[in-house]
Parts: sequence; structure tokens; C-alpha cells
Amino acid sequence: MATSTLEESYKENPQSLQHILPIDFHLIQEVPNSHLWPNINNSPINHDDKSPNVPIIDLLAPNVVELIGHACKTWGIFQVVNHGVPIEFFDEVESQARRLFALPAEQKVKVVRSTSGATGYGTARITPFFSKFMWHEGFTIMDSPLDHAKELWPHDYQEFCDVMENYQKKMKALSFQLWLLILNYLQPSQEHLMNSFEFTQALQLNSYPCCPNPNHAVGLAPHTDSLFLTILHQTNNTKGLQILKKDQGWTSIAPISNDALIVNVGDLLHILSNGEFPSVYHRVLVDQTKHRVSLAYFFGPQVDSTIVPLVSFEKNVGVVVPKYRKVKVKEYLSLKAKHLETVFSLIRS
Ligand SMILES: C=C1C[C@]23C[C@@]1(O)CC[C@H]2[C@@]12CCC[C@@](C)(C(=O)O1)[C@H]2[C@@H]3C(=O)O
Ligand SMILES: O=C(O)CCC(=O)C(=O)O
Ligand SMILES: [Fe+2]
Repeated sequence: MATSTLEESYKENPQSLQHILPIDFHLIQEVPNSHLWPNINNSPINHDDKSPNVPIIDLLAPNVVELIGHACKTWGIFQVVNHGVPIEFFDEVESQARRLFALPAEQKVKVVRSTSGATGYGTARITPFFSKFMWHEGFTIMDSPLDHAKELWPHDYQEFCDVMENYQKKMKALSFQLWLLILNYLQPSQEHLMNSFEFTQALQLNSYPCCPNPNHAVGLAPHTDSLFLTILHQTNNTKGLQILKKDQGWTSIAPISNDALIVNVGDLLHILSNGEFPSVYHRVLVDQTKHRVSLAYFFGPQVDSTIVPLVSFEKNVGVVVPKYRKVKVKEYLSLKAKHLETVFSLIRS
């Protein structure tokens, strides 16, 4: 039986073009009303705030399984060092991403995500759920960006494709390594799980142009990521990412170095771990003078897979009941496309 793809699963929930097409940020001197957020919840933004103690994990540490398990449980997000991806890779992807976002709006529109599509240029998929637009433009790649790159640079598309494909390969290998460590923590005795999924991936290039009024604009509105894991690179040491931390409110996650990567738990890992690893609620703020670019790599199960909470035995607790019913990945994505914030309540068991 042929398996479906993320692309096919998005077709069932088309979006309107008005929610996909970003404005032309190059031309803007003042934030228009459509992008003006009255209340950002901690304005004025304090850019000098200290980063919280998000765990920093050395992937070569002997107790890496425990470290990752603990970080996923308590934070849902951590930074990794010694991940083996050379810093040049990030620089190359960043420079190709900046090359794309620097194109005039008339060019970028040529590769705009279609109303029923998954890849290409456009706003974040969560845009229709908010009454204001975000100070953001993105470009989503799933495997090869060849068709879009040819449209943008008919005589000079190869380098963009090579860099993006290579980066996805590196991130896939790293994600798989993290995935095995996570499974090892969750269910050390069930080795069959190691081979029980096929995977899907997406690379999202995010651009947050300089914003004339950063205290009343939002780069990415609060959300959780949907798949198992996201690996994020914040280029050029520019912060902007915040997580919502119980008792501390919105807290910035500053890059610790240009080759550190941020890993965060997504909804499908939340469900698989029966809520033991909560998916982290996060958002992005913007800056008046820095054009921030980030690279987000999403790793998850193939859309025909079924996710069942792993509850046979939970560490230190004993037998526990599943908090969520089993759900097919495509059903979950479809529910989230319609309900966003309330989706977990719809799959409670
Ligand atoms: C696989 C994916 C995750 C994502 C939707 C996408 O198809 C590609 C873009 C991703 C992104 C990036 C910005 C935030 C987010 C919620 C969105 O609207 O698009 C995530 C999606 C997600 O994790 O659900
Ligand atoms: O740009 C960032 O720091 C975060 C991006 C993000 O949350 C996403 O792409 O889902
Ligand atoms: Fe995200």
C-alpha cells in the first residue's frame, strides 16, 4: 500500500491565500494595524533578561540518556553541544536562507505555498488562528526544493538545493540519534520500538525582518510544534525565542554559541510519552535593528503511523493509565489544523 505524505495530509485542510502571503517587509516604515499586537504580555520587552537554566547537554556525556530524559520531562527543551555537525553547515544554510529572503517580494511570490500545499514561501501555518499577522516570513522544504529553486534562480539553483538537502540529511541523522536516546529512556526494555516507525521531515527557514515597533509585533505567535522533535538553529547569535515556563512567564532562550542547537519536544512525542515529556509552548519576538533568521528542522513519524501512549511501565510510578487515545498522525494534524490550542482535549482517553 502506498503511504501518504505530510503534503497529502495538508491537502485536506486548505488555507486561504490571504493567510499565506506575507506583506512586503522591505517597504515598511511603520507597523500596520494588521500586524500591531496590542498586548504582548511582557512589554516593554527586556532584552537584557538572563536566560533561564535550560539544560545544556553534551551528546558525548556517558549519562546522556538520563540527561535528555530529565530535560524533556522538566523543560521540554534543551540545547545540545558536541552534536557532530560542523559550524560551516549552519553558516551555509543561513547564507542561502538570507539570499532567498533578500529577494524582492515579486520574486518570492512566485514560490508561494499553494492554498492546499505544504512547501514554499509564506506565513506560518498557524496564522489563521490569530487576529493579527506575524512579523515573519518562512520557506518550507520537504526533501528537495528543486522546483521552487529553479523558479527563483533559473540559472543558479544548484547550490541552494545542495545546501538544503545536505542539511536535512545531517539533521535527520542527528534526530534519529536523539530519538534512540529518548526511546531508551522511555522504554529501555522494548527494543522492538526502535524499528516501529518510518519518519517524515520538514525544514523551515524562518525570517524575522527588522521591525520598527518590536514591542507591538510578534515574530511567531505562541504555539507548540506538532511532530516528535524540532532541532532549531538560531543564526548569528540573535535571540528572540521564548518559552512559557510555569511560574516564570515568558523566558528567553538565548543561543549559547553559534554551533549549539536547541531541541524541543513536539506534540506527538508528548502523546507517545503519555504527557511525561510535555511539548513546549513557545513564541518568537522581533528586534528593531537585527534581521533574525532561524532554521527549524521538524522530525516525526510518517503520517500513516499510529501513536499510542507508552504506558506499560512508567519510571518510578509503576503501571499508569493512558491519558490519550491512540491517534493516527494524519488525524492528529487534521484536528490541530482545525482546533490548534484545544487539540489535546479532543484526544483525551
Ligand atoms: C512539518 C511542519 C511543522 C510545521 C508545519 C510543517 O508542515 C512545516 C512548518 C512548521 C511550522 C513552523 C512554524 C510554527 C508551526 C506551528 C507552523 O505554523 O509551521 C510549525 C508547524 C508545526 O510544528 O505544526
Ligand atoms: O525562530 C525560532 O526561534 C523558533 C521557530 C519556531 O518556533 C518554529 O519554526 O516552529
Ligand atoms: Fe515552533
